[in-house]
Amino acid sequence: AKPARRKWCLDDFEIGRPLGKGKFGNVFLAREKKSKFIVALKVLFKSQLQKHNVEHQLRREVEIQSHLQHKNILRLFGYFHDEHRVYLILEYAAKGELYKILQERSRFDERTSADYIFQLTNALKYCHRKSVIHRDIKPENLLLGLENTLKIADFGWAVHAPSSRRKTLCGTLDYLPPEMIRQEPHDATVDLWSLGVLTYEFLFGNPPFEAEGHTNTYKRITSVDLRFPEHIPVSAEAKDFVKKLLRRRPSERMSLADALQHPWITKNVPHSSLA
Ligand SMILES: CS(=O)(=O)NCc1cccc(-c2cn3c(Cl)cnc3c(Nc3ccc(N4CCOCC4)cc3)n2)c1
Repeated sequence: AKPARRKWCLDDFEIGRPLGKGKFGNVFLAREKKSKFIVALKVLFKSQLQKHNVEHQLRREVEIQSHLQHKNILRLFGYFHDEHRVYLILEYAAKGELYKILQERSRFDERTSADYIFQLTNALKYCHRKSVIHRDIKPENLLLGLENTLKIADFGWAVHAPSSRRKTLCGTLDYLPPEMIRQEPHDATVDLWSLGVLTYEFLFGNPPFEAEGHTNTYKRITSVDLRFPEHIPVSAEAKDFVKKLLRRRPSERMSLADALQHPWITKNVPHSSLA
């Protein structure tokens, strides 16, 4: 039988440099003393979690992410807490946040974009097979491991499909499909929409429906006001890939299986058809 998950405590780890600051706490490089295994230790303050009433969301994130095992999903090895803090023991992603790299390079070339989207599509296919929808696919939630391995992190908004769960529209609307903005029941096809938004952002450097303020972004999303800047040279296949995902009607969005077979992927990702 599976060894009972052992009880972890802070004394099991040597804490290294801070990796980054989050809304509810910080992430540190850490090493488990006995095995010398390197991890990322995400420290969350209970006071902050209570203040924002997100304890249930964190419990769901831990429950979901600890059961997912896929090379493109950041592993959650365990968790523990003390009087004031909750600690998540996470896989260390050696190349950091993808959105920082996107910011530095302003946009990715087609092969790089297709490679990341191929990896993400495989991870989403795995999630959907387990009836998990992520609902918050965006560059800020993607990390990069060695060999440019993309890792979906932060399952804070993941739920078991289908769902009509409220998503307090804090933060950017840019990645939300029309049905979620309208707070209608939604299913795994919301991740197909976000995959299209992300593909566009990798290729053009900003999300497709970006506008001043929520109301204008809202209007552009619900009317699928999709435009491709003329001055950025992007192949017809890439645009076709995006157009097939950014469909207002969820049932008309290209499936993950079709995405993996799309010419933009098969032409730009060697060995993609072997997967
Ligand atoms: C809400 S939050 O607290 O989770 N987000 C804030 C934040 C901000 C920044 C980073 C990281 C971060 C998280 N990581 C996790 Cl989780 C696993 N590995 C990393 C991880 N790994 C990592 C690896 C390398 C680097 N370097 C690479 C060389 O250039 C300087 C940065 C940074 C982070 N980083 C997190």
